[in-house]
Amino acid sequence: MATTTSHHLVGTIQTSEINKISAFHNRPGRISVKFISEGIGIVTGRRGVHHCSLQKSGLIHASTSQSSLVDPVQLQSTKSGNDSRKKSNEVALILIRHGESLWNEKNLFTGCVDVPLTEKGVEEAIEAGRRISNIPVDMIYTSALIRAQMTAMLAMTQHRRKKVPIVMHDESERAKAWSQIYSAETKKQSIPVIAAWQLNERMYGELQGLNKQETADRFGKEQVHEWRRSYDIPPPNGESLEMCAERAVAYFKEQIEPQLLNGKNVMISAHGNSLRSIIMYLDRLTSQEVISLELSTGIPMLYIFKEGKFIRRGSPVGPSEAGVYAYTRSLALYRQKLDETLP
Ligand SMILES: O=C(O)[C@H](O)COP(=O)(O)O
Repeated sequence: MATTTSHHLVGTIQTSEINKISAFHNRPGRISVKFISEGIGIVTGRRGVHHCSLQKSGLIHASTSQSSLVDPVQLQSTKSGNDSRKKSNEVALILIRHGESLWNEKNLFTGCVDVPLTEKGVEEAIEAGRRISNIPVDMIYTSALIRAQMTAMLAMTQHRRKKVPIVMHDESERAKAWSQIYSAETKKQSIPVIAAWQLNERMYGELQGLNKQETADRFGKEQVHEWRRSYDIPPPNGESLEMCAERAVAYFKEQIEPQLLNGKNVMISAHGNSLRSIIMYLDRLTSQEVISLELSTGIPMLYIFKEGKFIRRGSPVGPSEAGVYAYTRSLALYRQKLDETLP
C-alpha cells in the first residue's frame, strides 16, 4: 500500500495498482494521480492519460516507497480488470424494484417509511436473483431502506459467481475503521454494497401510512392518480417525481455512472419511483411518457452501458414473462466462463 498525501486529505491506494499504472506508463515508482471527481481520477505519465477510479477526492502524488495499513478504499485502475467486457468497453446495469413489502401487501402508501418484505417479497427477490445469476455484478447500490437492501442480498444468494455482498460502512471514522478487511484475496471475493438515501423511495408526505383505496375514495381517483403518477405535482407535504429525480438521478450521475465508465457492472436495488426517475433519464422519457411507466416488484431490468449510451436489453415488464434478457456477446462469454469454471 502507498500512503499518499494530498492538498485535501491523506488517502491510501494499492501499491499493486500503482505498479500496474506505473508499469503502464513505464515509470516505476512515481506517478501523479489527479482526482477529477469523486470516483474518477487521471494518472498522467509518459504514456499519456490513464483513467482510474478513486474513492476520495484531492490531488495525490503516489509513491511506492512508503507503506501503510491496507485500506478498504481501493484504487481500481480500469487496466486492472482482466475481463473481456472491459476491453469491449461494455458493462451491465441491473435495476430491481424491491420485492413486495408488508405495506405493499396492505395497499398503504409507503414512501420513506422503512418496512420489510413480505414472504412473497422474499420469494420475488430470490426469483430475481435466479434471473440475473449469470450476469456480472461488481458493485451494488441500494437505498437506505431495508426492503431494497433485503432484495439485493436475497437476489445475490442466487448468483453463480458466489461473491459475498458486503455493506460498506463509512458513516463515521470508527464505522469505517471497524469494518476493514485485511485480506486482499477475501476482498477479491466480495462485492461492495453502498446504501444511499438518495435512492430512497419518493417521500409520500401526508399520504404515508394511508390506504391507497381509502385515499382514492376520500380525495377522488383522479387526484390520487395525479399524486402517484404525475411528474411535478407532489402529494401533500411530500415529494413529486421531479423532486425525487433531483436526488436520485443526481446520485446516479455523480456516483454510479463513473463506476460504469470504469468498467464496473452495477446492480441497483431501489424503489418504484426512485427507479422510475432513473429510467426516465436512461430511456430519455418525457414527463408525459414517464406517467405510464410502471415497475413490478422484484423484476430485474437489464441495461448495457456502452460508449456512453444506455441500451435496454430486454426487461420482463411483469412476473409472467420469462426472465429472458437479450444477452450481448460479452454477456454470453461471461456466462460461458461461469459454465466452464463452476462445478
Ligand atoms: O411508496 C409506495 O407506496 C410504493 O412503494 C410506491 O407507491 P406508488 O406505486 O403508489 O407510487
